Amino acid sequence: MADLLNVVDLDKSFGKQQVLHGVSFSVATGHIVGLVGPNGAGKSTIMKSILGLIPTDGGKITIADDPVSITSHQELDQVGALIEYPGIYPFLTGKQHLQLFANHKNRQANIEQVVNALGMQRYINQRAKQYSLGMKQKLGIAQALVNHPRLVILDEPMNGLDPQAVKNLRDYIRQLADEGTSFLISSHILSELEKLADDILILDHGQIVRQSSMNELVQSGGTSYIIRTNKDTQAKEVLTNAGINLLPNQAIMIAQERLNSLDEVLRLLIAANISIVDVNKVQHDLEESFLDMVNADKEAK
Ligand SMILES: Nc1ncnc2c1ncn2[C@@H]1O[C@H](COP(=O)(O)OP(=O)(O)OP(=O)(O)O)[C@@H](O)[C@H]1O
Repeated sequence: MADLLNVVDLDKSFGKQQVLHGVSFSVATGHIVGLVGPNGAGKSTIMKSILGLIPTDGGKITIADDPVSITSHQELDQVGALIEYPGIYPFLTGKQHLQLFANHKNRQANIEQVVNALGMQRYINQRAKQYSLGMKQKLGIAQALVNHPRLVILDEPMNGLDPQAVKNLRDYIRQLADEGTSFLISSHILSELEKLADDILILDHGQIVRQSSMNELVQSGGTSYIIRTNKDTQAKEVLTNAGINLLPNQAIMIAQERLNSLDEVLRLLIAANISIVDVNKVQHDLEESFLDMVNADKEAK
């Protein structure tokens, strides 16, 4: 499928602090891409760069093959976005906000559709000053979606939403993606995007540390082996020298995806005169896998 958004070698510094280091990825038409990383990893900075809100130091961003930057943003009329906090006018109703944002074409129908999809009917005619945090968040998301843009960029959209609202939003995003809309959605919680994203980008310290399909991540990243021996330090050395990648852990820990066969590992240890005391297969949940990847990246620095 053709890529709608392309980001190539994006660099960005704030003063002396470099926060993005050669970030490259793409978002295919009709795909939902999750951008996940701990606080301060650079998620919002990537999104603001794509939206031409901040100048970048290097790299190239294109939407539908046309370049986007702080001085060139023609393509952005095909983009809907919610970055950080929604801009809300307290004395306008939710509906008046959407009327301000909605294009004239299919205006009423589009407003009605997004209000129903996000379950906002009950309070859409109330002034926004009476809205709770979650209600304001939903209004911000509705503003980003109301014109059915080709690309939607949402920064931590689930923040403050109750479980029903999260489900409504997930279902609606999936429906729009099936109709051809592309999404880039950030979160600092990987499992929040598990049921939603087709592809996942894991960002740490301004670098993409993993890029894969969600299915691949769920299937592969989740299983590892922990091996205990009578000489763990020596065993780690033997395995590392043989090119086997160990996960950062006091014990000897190997991700299943990085392993051709467990036999090979055990043979290497026995050949080095090391006794194997125990082998344990561990199923991590997605959040643990995410923390492993982020911690591995930290150790490598
Ligand atoms: N306007 C700015 N001036 C200086 N530093 C900034 C600015 N905006 C962001 N930063 C720094 O850039 C880094 C990345 O910030 P960013 O907001 O992109 O992270 P994030 O991944 O979105 O984090 P969070 O999950 O907390 O929202 C942080 O170290 C932050 O302090």
